[in-house]
Amino acid sequence: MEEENTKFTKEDADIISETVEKVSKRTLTRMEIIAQLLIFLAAGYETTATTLHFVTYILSQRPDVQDKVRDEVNEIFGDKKEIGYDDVSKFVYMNAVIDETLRIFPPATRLNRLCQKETVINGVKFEKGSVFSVPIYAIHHSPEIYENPEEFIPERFLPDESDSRHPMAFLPFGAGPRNCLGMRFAEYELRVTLAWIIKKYKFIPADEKLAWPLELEPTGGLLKSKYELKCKLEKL
Ligand code: HEM
Repeated sequence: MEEENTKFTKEDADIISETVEKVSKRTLTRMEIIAQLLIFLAAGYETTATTLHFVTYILSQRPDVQDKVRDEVNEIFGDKKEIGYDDVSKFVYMNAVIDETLRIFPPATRLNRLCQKETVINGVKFEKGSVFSVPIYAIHHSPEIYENPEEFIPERFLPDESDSRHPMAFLPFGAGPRNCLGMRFAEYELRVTLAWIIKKYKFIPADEKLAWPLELEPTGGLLKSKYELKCKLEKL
């Protein structure tokens, strides 16, 4: 396609094009830039929004957890008008709440890997071209790894407990060289957004009560609740 070979000119070069040019001495074509931006939108929007959706619902159902998150936010945030990366990196309990949410509700429930060359693992031979499916949801809900896996227990992700767990026991962002490109951005975005909202509003349960564990949609795409997750907001 002619469009694919169109080089971005200096005038309309954006941040992605400029960065690639500096690093690789080559510019991206317009099509490549559009493809990258579409991937960012597709991979980055719904995943983060769904996670925030689950977190706010859980906080409305668990005022004890909500109060602890708010106390931590107020302690770190204080009266500041802005919240920066340094502030966000101080959150400990909020991190645990977000991680426990991503454990119970990982937006991507599985991921695949293609075997690039014949490989032997523990005496088992895998041919080139074999497809491996990593069952993220099943790992996150395994009672052998997480005691009472259906219970929401953020303390599992406080540093001491979390550090003693196998690194592959928690895979919401995948693993290895092709793990989620937007992981750090998503982590930051989730924490900053939650900090701003929880500082100003209280999450209250909506009138309808859903059974826990929540019923989920059997979907090939991202994990979703079968029923709308509602909560009310009260200004503090
Ligand atoms: C809570 C939010 C998010 C979750 C749970 C999530 C999860 C994932 C997972 C499981 C993968 C596959 C990783 C693997 O195969 O090992 C992935 C890949 C990817 N994600 Fe995310 N993601 C999130 C947010 C974002 C955001 C905000 C962006 C971009 C702004 C993004 C961009 C990408 C891209 C580009 C890939 C493909 C990486 C590659 O193939 O090399 N993600 N994500």
